Amino acid sequence: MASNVTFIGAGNMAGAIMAGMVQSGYPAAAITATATRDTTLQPLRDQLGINTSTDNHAAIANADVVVLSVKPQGMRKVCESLRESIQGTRPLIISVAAGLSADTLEQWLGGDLAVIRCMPNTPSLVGAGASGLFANDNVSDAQRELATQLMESVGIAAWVEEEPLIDAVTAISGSAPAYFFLMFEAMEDAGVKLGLDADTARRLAMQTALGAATMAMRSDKSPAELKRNVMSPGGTTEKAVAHLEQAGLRNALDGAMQACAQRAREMSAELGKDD
Ligand SMILES: NC(=O)C1=CN([C@@H]2O[C@H](COP(=O)(O)OP(=O)(O)OC[C@H]3O[C@@H](n4cnc5c(N)ncnc54)[C@H](O)[C@@H]3O)[C@@H](O)[C@H]2O)C=CC1
Ligand SMILES: O=C(O)[C@@H]1CCC=N1
Repeated sequence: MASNVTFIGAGNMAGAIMAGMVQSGYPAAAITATATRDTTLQPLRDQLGINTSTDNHAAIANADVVVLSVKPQGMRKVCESLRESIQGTRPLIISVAAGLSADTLEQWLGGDLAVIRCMPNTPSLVGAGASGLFANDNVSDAQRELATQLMESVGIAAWVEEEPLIDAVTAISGSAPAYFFLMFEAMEDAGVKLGLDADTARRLAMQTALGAATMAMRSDKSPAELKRNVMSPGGTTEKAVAHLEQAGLRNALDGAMQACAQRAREMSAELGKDD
């Protein structure tokens, strides 16, 4: 029988994971989601057929897994309010929050709990998510396996054995869909400047990204080699790639990912401190 999974905080990220789970065949009856207002929950009931509640305590009563998916800034209040119920039933805790350590979450929830930190991304919505996972010492092998199954139902999952690497995962996949969406915006604008209509420019840019990613994932060749294969000597791509290199694309991505991981560390210091 499928494990009962309750999502506390049915926003963008939890909504994407739940939709991906249902599409992949996870029984909707085993999924429960909560939010502060029922207006947030109604579309999830209507579209996914999952259980919903505005009562966090009632929603976790039969949960094998509790996924904490509120904003990091609201997490302490939510954890402390759930402490008694969680200590009573001791479900596996999975947090998707950026910048909140497993120790901090465990402490807010009353201690001695199996806590997994998961850094997913929103393409989980379409079964193409990329998640990183870290387990504290209380997590059993069976619970690791369960978390792997849940996240692999919506994409790929990679375990890290050092918790700070979750910040690196945030930089390379958690936040990273936004880098590509930014590229789509920029490519569409540039395509329009070159005379294409906006819709055609957008569709061609997105399909090209999908094609490049699919091809790279299926190929034995490195991205560098695949890139060279597009670059005919003296041709058009050579000019475009040289421009991207001169304009500092590598440096820009390096800086963006460093800034992302740094912000996760800052959030950890800001939100995790005792006061
Ligand atoms: N959006 C993204 O791409 C990603 C987000 N995350 C993490 O996911 C978490 C949620 O982010 P989003 O989904 O973007 O935020 P969001 O604002 O869309 O969702 C948060 C949800 O929590 C609900 N909520 C707030 N207080 C609550 C309470 N006391 N009880 C029950 N529900 C409550 C809100 O109604 C809202 O629906 C964050 O911790 C973030 O770090 C992680 C990876 C990617
Ligand atoms: O921007 C954020 O803080 C969250 C975490 C990763 C993606 N969105």
